[in-house]
Order: sequence, then C-alpha cells, then structure tokens
Amino acid sequence: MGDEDWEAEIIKPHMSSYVPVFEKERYSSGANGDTFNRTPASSSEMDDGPSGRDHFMRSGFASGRSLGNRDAGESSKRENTSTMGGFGVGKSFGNRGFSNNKFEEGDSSGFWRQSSNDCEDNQTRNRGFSKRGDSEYEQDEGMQRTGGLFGSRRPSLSGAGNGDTYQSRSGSGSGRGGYKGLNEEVITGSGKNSWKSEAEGGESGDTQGPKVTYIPPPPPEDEDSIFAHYQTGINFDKYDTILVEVSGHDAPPAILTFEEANLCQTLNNNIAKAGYTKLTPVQKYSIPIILAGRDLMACAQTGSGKTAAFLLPILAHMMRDGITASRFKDLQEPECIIVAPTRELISQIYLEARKFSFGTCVRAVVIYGGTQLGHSIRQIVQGCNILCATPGRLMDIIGKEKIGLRQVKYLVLDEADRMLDMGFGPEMKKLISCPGMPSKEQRQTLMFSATFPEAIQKLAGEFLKSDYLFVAVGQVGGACRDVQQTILQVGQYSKREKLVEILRNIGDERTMVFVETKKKADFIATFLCQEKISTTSIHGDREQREREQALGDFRCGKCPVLVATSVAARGLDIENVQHVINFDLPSTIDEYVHRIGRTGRCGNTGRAISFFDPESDNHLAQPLVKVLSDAQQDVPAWLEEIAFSTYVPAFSGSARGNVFASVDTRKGKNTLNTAGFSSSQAPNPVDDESWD
Ligand SMILES: Nc1ncnc2c1ncn2[C@@H]1O[C@H](COP(=O)(O)OP(=O)(O)OP(=O)(O)O)[C@@H](O)[C@H]1O
Repeated sequence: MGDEDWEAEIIKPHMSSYVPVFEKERYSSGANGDTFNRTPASSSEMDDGPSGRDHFMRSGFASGRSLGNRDAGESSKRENTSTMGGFGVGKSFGNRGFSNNKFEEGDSSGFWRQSSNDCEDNQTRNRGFSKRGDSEYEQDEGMQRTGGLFGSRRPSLSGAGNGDTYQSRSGSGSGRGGYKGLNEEVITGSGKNSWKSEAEGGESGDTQGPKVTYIPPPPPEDEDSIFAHYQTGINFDKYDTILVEVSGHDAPPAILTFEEANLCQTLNNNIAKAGYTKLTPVQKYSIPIILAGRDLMACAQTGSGKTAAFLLPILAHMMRDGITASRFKDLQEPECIIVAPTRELISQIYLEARKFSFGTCVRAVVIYGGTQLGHSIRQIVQGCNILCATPGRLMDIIGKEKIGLRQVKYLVLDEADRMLDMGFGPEMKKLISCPGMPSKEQRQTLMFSATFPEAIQKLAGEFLKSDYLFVAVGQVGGACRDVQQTILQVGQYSKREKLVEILRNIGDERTMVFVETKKKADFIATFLCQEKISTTSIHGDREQREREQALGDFRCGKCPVLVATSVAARGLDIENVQHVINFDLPSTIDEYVHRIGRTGRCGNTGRAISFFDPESDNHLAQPLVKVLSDAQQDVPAWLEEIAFSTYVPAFSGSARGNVFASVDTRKGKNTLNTAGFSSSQAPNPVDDESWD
C-alpha cells in the first residue's frame, strides 16, 4: 500500500472504529498534517530509548516527508527528523514511523535502561505512572468493565468488545496514557522502594500519578464456566515418549495415573470435571515430588500442564492439613503464594486455582497491578489461602500489612527464569527477606518454566533448599514439537506486505503476531485494521481495561488477530491459537520458545512463522538452528549458512542433535541450554525485555 492509499483510508469515516482513541480527537479536529504533529511536551508518550531497532520511532511519521512504503522500523535508518510527525494526516500515514519526540525525553535511569529492545518497558518501569493531562482516565477506568481477562474459553462468556475493532491509547497519545505501569507493576517511582510508591501513587493519589480505579469484572461463577476447557490434541499421547530426567537425591518415583497421587475425592472430582484423564510428563514427576515436600525446579515444554503440576499437590497438602475456611480479617496469612510476571498470566493461574479448589474451603485470590489497590485489598480481607500475585502488587499489599507471611508454606515462581532475572529478581529477593517470611528451610519453594538459563538456575539456589530436585522434561528450553516452525527471510521493508499475505491466507484462524515494541504493536494493529483484518493489540502501554478487553476479543474470536509485545509471550493459554507470527524476532531464543508456545498446546498442533531479517537477527541464527533441529523441524539452508558464518565457538557441539539435555547446573557440566548461552554468556535479562 502506498502513501496515497493510507491517506485515502485514513480520512474515511469508518476509520473511527479503529483509529487509536488518542488520535481520534486529532483527526476530528480537522487538520492538516501539522495539526497532528506532536510537540516534545507530551512526556507521557516517551517510550523507547535511543538504541536498537526501535529507532523507527524516532523519525517516522514526520509530516511533510515521504519515506515511501516502508515498515515502521525502516525510517530509523534514514534520518532523525526534527519534525514531530504524529500521525500526520495531511501527509502520509501508515508508511512512516511514529513521532519521534518521545525519544528525546524518553530517557530513564537505572538498570532498566540498558536494553536495546526494551525501551518501552524500561521507561514504564522507571516511571510507573505516566502523567496525564486530562481527567477522562478515571471515568474510563472506573466505569468501563469487560469480561476480557476472565473470559471463559467459551466465546459467549468472554468479554465482548465495545464495538471498536482497534483502539489503543498506548501511552502515545496526548498524555492520556493513564496508568503506565508494567504488567507486573514492579517498579514505580524511582525504582527503589518501588513497591511503596505504587501504593502511594496508585491509591492515595499523591504525587506519583493518577489513581488507578479500574476494577476488573469478577470471573463467571457458574460451574460450567469454571470448568470450561479445551480438548487435548492428537499429539497428547506422544507426551509419553518424551524423555524426562530428574536430578538430585532421593527423588520419589513418578506416578503414572491421577489415582496414584492419592488425592482427595473433591480434588479428583475437579480433575475429572476439568477434563483431565491422563497426566502429562511434568505432572507425573512433579506431583509426587511436591507431595513428598521437596523443593523443585521443573522445566517442561510450553503448554504441557505445568500449572496443574504445582496446583494439584499444593491443594492436596492443604486438604490433608485440614485447612479451614479463611475468614474476614484485616491481615490475611495465606499458606501459598504464587507469583508470575504478567497480570494476564497470574489471572489465568488464579482461575486454575479456583477451578481445582472448587468445593473446598480453600480460597484463592488474585491481585495484580493496573487495578484499584482498594479492590485488591477487599479481595484479600475476605479470606485468602492461595494468593496469586504479580510482584509489584504483592509487595504493595505486604507493605500495607494486609498480608502476613508467617503461614507461607508454599512459594511458587511460575516462569521462574523470568521471575529471577534482573527485572524481577530484586523484588523476589525482597519478598523472601520480608519480615515473617519463613526461611527456605521452612517453606517449600517451587519453580516452573519452559526455559531455564544456567545463570538463572544458579540464582535460584538462594531460594531453594540445597537438596532441591530438578526435573527436565525433554530438551530444557526446547520448543514444543507440536508447533510447526517456519523461518522466512523477510527484510523489514517487506514485512507488512508479507504479514498481510499470510493473514489473508490464514483467514479467521486465531493468530498472535509478535512485535518488539509497544509502539509497533499499535502501528501494526492499526495497519491491519486498515487492511480490514480484525485486529486488536496487547502491550504494556494499554490500560488494564483495554488489555483485558483485547484478550477477551481475541479469545472469543471477535478479533482473530492479536498483535502483542512479549508481554503475551509467556504462559497465556488461549484456546485455538493456531498461528504465531514473529513479525519481529525477539532478541533471545528463550523468548522465541515462549512466544511460539502460545500455539500447539496440550497436544494440539500449531504453526509458527517467523520473519528473519538478516539486518538485525543474525545473532539468533545459531540458536534458531538448534531449536529447529532439536524440534525436528526443517532448517532452511540459508539459515544454516548464516549460523555458520556467525559461528560462536561456545555454541559448537550443542547446535544439533541432542535428544536430551540435562542442564541441572549442580551437575557441574558447563552444558549449554537451547538458549545457546554458557553460564558466562547468560542473557542479560533486560535485553530481552519487551514484557510491558
Ligand atoms: N493432564 C491434563 N489433561 C488435559 N489437559 C491438561 C492437562 N494438564 C494441563 N492441561 C491443559 O493444558 C493446557 C496447558 O496447560 P498449562 O497452561 O498449565 O501449560 P504450561 O506448561 O504452564 O505452559 P506455558 O509454558 O506456556 O506456561 C491448559 O489448558 C490445561 O488446562
């Protein structure tokens, strides 16, 4: 599509349904291109830092300049114009990048700042709240609710949209971005004592930023919704053939059936109602280990049932210990705390906890950022045995003395490698050193992920008893074999065209499109809507209500395409996601593995197509070749050539052929995981940050 087409499209009235909200006002003010230009004053729009591939935002959409039909990223290579383009309506629109003025101000200090691809996240973390220039936010947040996040897998129950195919404020608007905390809400304010600042800023409305008033809708209460599930796929039985290795001393034997777990009747009923008839490998090994009271680090492929692997034995213990219904109290003392890095993921875990604890006295509660703190507190004081939380909100609530840690017997870190990296690691350390938190000897600590870089495993030692067990199901960090992976060589200028071509062929099948930055997510979502492809987006600059709406619209099929940053890469379990497209490859192979794991879940098959741009992705060639070959996928000859030409000695020997790789670091081997990093090369976690 050429510039002219974009212009023609953008002035048509139907655009109003998918023009980002913040732009609507601009269009309606009827301007020439300059009217829509931004000025450097909109500090809340600051997004990406000045490095890496996100430069495209620096110079794009510069009104009066025609950069031709290029992808957003392209413009960065050309120039940094001093013109603040905005969505220059009188000029070209879609073929240019975004306004650049954000960058000039987008600096932020502290350790978040190092990434090349994560600038969006960095700055939200450093700032926590964006400053807003109007008051609409609170009305929106407080009054509009959706069923998105808790949308059942049944379309009828999920939060239908509000009629907008695509709307995003994305923080790139006129300062209306509202709450710009990350999904995880870890760092607000200065980044130090950040968990306090969220509480203060978010709740008391002091200098930190606007009040967060969004109250998520309660999840459906009827039994059918609680137990709604999708079918296991044709490859479910093939899980049995995956090699599993348990390392550590005195591991209890695996169980082969749910009956062998000897769970109580209520739990067994719930398992049956959830449609589980057979254990997955990670469940076969983890359940007896947790029942035996051992600490565990478990690594198993995406979509293979890790959530139930920890929830079921924890619930079984709670039932065995005769947990009584928790009562209304100002200070609650949960027996179990589960943390996960994103709001959507922790909500999903909560729904699983609620499902498996159905009909028991155990009460699960979920709290996460981007929602009203008072609401979180109200949920907690009604009783709380299992607390599912994102780290920032958890620390807030602890700081407010609504949660006491004395009774904690189980601490679960889902996506544990992410929870322990430089992004969340400090918060996690704070958590385990909070007053009252039982020492690692006194609690059971459980860590789960599909990827576990060696360096992170070493950090994990601080949290785990020295005799913890390590379960590796298949290739640690390996991709799910049920996902058919295709790597296409696509230069950045051709990506959009290719994307549209693929999506048109796909038709209505649910597809997640991953991009590297929040701005680009908006850009591509808007572009696809222009192309009449129903699309929504999820990223960390969208308000929580919008994120939930987007997920709801995607789940129910209203918008079969979801454009996402890596905020949606981990853990999300959405029925019928048949395709994942990496419009931009992530910066690390682990992130790739998680992203493509949104499809091909629970024995179902899926497809992942990735655009490999030799200009920017060569560093991934080697680990990609390994991941592809380990998952028995075709490896394109051109990719092998690039991998060969960018050969890194540390990677040799592991690039191919390992049927099984144990990477329990205690074994002392300096084996490589699929990420292709030796311990000395462990990924700098902030480099792969695009979570929010
Ligand atoms: N034993 C089982 N039988 C049938 N379905 C199952 C079983 N275990 C889990 N599932 C279902 O499989 C899906 C994937 O499970 P889950 O989300 O726990 O995967 P995961 O391993 O945590 O994935 P990820 O690494 O992406 O977080 C869920 O819908 C879950 O309900």
